[in-house]
Amino acid sequence: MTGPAENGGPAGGRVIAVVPVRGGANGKSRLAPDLGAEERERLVGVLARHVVTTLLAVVDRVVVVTADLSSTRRAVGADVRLDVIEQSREGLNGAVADGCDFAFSGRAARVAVMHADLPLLDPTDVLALVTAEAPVVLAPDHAREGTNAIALDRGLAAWRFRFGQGSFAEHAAEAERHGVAPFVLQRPGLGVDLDTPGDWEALPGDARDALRRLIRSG
Ligand SMILES: Nc1nc2c(ncn2[C@@H]2O[C@H](COP(=O)(O)OP(=O)(O)OP(=O)(O)O)[C@@H](O)[C@H]2O)c(=O)[nH]1
Ligand SMILES: C=C(OP(=O)(O)O)C(=O)O
Repeated sequence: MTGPAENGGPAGGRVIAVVPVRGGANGKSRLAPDLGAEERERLVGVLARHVVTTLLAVVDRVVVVTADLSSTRRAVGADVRLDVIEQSREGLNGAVADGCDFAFSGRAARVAVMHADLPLLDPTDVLALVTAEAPVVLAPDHAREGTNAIALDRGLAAWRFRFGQGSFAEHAAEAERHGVAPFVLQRPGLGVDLDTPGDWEALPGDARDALRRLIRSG
C-alpha cells in the first residue's frame, strides 16, 4: 500500500476523511438486546479505531466529529494520529456538516465522510472511494438503503447531508439537485455496517470472534 501523498484524490489533491462518532453510553443502541452498555461502548471504540487507522493508510488527515471529545479520544486511542472536533450542530447530519466545513475551510480537494462502524473496511475500499473519478461518490449499505460513505469534491461544499432512513435515495437526489451523476461504489468493506443483532450474526465468523474477544477483554 502506498502512502497518502502517492494516492491523492482524483486530481492528486489533499484528501481529508470525516468520521462521525456517537460514543459514550448512547452509541449502538440497536445492539442493546445482545450487548450490555459497557460492551457497546467498547464496540464503538474498537470499530472507530479500525475505521480511523484504515483511513490513515490512504488519506492525508482524519477528523473525528463527536459530542464527547474526551471519551471519543480515549476510545479511539491516544496513539492514533487524528483531529477530534466537537460538533456544534445536532445529530449525525450536523456532525458531518461540521466536519466537512472544517475540512473544506482547510486545503481539502476531496472529503471522504465515513461511518465509524464498518468492521470489514480495508485500505483498498478507501482507495476506491477517494480515487473514483466523479465529483460525488456514494457507497450504500448492502441493502442499498443507507449510505455508509460519501466522497465529495471541493466544488460540492454546499452539499446537504441526509443521513437517516432511506439515505441512499436521498443522497442520490441531492446529487441530482447539484447537477451531478453520483458514482455508486458497492464493495463488502463499505457495505457491511454493524447496527443490529442480525448484522452481527451475518458477519464472517472470524471477524465476529475477533470483535467479541476485543469487546470482552476491555
Ligand atoms: N457525532 C455524531 N455521530 C453520530 C451521531 N449519530 C450517529 N453517529 C455516528 O454515525 C455513524 C452511523 O451511526 P448509526 O448506525 O446511525 O448510529 P449508532 O449510534 O452507531 O447506532 P444506533 O444507536 O443503533 O442508531 C456511526 O459512526 C455513529 O457513531 C451523532 O449524533 N453525532
Ligand atoms: C444513518 C444511516 O446509517 P444506519 O443505517 O447505520 O443508521 C444512514 O445510512 O443514513
